[in-house]
Amino acid sequence: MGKRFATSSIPVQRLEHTSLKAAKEAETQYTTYFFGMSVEASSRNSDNKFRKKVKVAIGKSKGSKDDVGVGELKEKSSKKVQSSGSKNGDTFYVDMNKKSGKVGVGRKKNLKLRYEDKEGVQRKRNLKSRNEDRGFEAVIEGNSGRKRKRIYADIDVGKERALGNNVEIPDRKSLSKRMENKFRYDSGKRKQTTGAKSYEFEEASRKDSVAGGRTSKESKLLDKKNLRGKVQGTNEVKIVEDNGFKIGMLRRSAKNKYLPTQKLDQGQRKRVAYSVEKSHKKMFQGKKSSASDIEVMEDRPKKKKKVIRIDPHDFSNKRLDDGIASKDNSEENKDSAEKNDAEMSKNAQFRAIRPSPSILSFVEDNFLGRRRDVEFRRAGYNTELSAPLDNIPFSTSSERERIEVPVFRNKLTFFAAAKISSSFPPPEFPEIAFAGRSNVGKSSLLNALTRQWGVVRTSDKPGLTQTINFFKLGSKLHLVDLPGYGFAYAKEEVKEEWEALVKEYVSTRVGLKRVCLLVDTKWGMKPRDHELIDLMESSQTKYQIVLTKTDLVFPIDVARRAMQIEESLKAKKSAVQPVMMISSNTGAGIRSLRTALANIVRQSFTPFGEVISVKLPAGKGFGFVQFAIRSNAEDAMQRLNGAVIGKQRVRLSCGRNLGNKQSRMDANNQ
Ligand SMILES: Nc1nc2c(ncn2[C@@H]2O[C@H](COP(=O)(O)OP(=O)(O)OP(=O)(O)O)[C@@H](O)[C@H]2O)c(=O)[nH]1
Ligand SMILES: [Mg+2]
Repeated sequence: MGKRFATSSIPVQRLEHTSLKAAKEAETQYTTYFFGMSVEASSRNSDNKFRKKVKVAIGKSKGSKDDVGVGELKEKSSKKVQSSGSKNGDTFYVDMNKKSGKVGVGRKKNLKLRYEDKEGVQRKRNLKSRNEDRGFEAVIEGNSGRKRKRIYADIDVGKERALGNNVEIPDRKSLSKRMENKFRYDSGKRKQTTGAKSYEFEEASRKDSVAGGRTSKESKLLDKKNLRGKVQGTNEVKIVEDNGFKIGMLRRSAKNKYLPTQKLDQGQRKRVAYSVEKSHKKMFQGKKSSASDIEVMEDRPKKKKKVIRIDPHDFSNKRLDDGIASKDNSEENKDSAEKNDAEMSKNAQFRAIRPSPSILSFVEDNFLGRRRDVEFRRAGYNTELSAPLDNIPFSTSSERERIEVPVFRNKLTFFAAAKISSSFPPPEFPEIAFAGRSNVGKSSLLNALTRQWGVVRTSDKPGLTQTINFFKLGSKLHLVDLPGYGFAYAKEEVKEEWEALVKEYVSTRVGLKRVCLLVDTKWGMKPRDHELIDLMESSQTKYQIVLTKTDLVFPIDVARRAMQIEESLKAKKSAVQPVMMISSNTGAGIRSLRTALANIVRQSFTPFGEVISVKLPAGKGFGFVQFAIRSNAEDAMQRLNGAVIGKQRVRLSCGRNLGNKQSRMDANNQ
């Protein structure tokens, strides 16, 4: 998640500048501080007229633990920003740089503002701020004549800045956008676009901009309103940089001269006082060069209109159910779509896939696909943890006891690594191997399945796992982490060796019950995956496709990918359906995969008939196998008694479940 804080600002109080010298320079006496994600300072003249507006971003600076990015501020602002304080940085002073107009604010605890009041008395204000989950909160204390103000960062800026008369000032951003665009509008009809080569600023008296009799807030509001209404609706755009040095009048030069408007009276025109500059920096640059009051603005390149092409096949931004809803519609177009199939790009073909309802419901039930944090939270996930969560908040390795499939509760221990086939350990237990391209998430999946993070090493650098690593899952299963093939930070010949080793392993290994072939959901199957599939087909190794990193694509695309792969594997004999979908990151789908893999253990019994359940409690020397038909159980007993499963010789005896007992009792009673 990026920054959690939305921009918020509120006029808090006016403070006099610390540096008198600089204050003189800038003829500034009062500063209004706005707190929130960004800090704004609006300098006002002694007559309390709006002069200039400064915006300083305060956010989480990169790599900083603090919520208020003092480092960032220091960097951005010039030396004149004063900050001092104890080493742990609890106390920092806030000051304003007169030249850049920037405000320095530091640390999250007890921010202090130093200032002089009107009488020249040195004063301090404490600003308390703390970061909450929802955003940045600032509390201004000791505000004379005012109550404490709390600012929550997620409050809409536009609303926050509503001024008198119950009229809201438009959002700052949209306002500046409008300012940017205003040159393109002409005569309120918006027929002509700019085309103006240059703009002139004419010097004018600052007094002109004063809206007589109005409070500064009102006039500020009016200014903005005028800006919205009049600027767009008249031929003349008057730009006033009302900083006490100059007021500029913008004119269209040469051919397309703006004509003075008839609609605006003199006073109104003068009140169209706002900066054209998008960045405040530029505004101050303008101020610096105020000696030459005529400024020529550079040509602005015409912005090209963005043409949004709507792909009829693309509904990736839509919700999953939209996809289902559009199914009927899409069927009408099916024939024509099929005709165009050949011409369609791979991408379009992918987007044309209509996943089956079972896949769609699997995606929904398992919470697969990229989702908003809030959705995860509502579903009981803890999004703060990078580890798999399986719907259980705050899961840690110690919580593996909560794993619903007993076999995966066992301790995962590394016991062998092999670079050559001769060093493979003897096949004691049934083995499940994890194969796939480099960086697809094989090692991460092992951790996620067993909830034992760190047992298997993972890395974002492809090619971390370079040997076949064998892990024991208690005394039940072997989990085998294979080196990835394809792209990896390794020499070609080394990679070829790995690939040969993997191929040898999957095609010859005794006791290998299943290969989970991991495929990145985003990219799908690649030629090397097909190569391995062909090999496993020829060696009759059972394999199952597992789509990984589903958290990185839209739910609908997860479903499409699964559908695509299921279709392509229909004819394959050794492929185990269905395609599984997981995210080791969020834990989505891991539970289903555990269940699917646990079923491998029961495979020893399936030749005798339909198995309803297999229970192999961890740490106990026995388990239960429930058959659908009693004769199957008896058959299994006869034939399997004394056989070796895994490393152990099994003894089987017949048991009855409660249901059977009850029905017998009922039968006897009758
Ligand atoms: N977003 C996301 N990232 C994942 C997921 N699973 C793994 N990753 C990341 O993908 C990167 C590679 O993961 P590994 O488990 O080391 O991949 P690998 O397949 O073992 O890679 P090699 O050992 O190089 O073959 C790591 O940075 C993981 O954090 C997932 O489900 N979602
Ligand atoms: Mg690995």
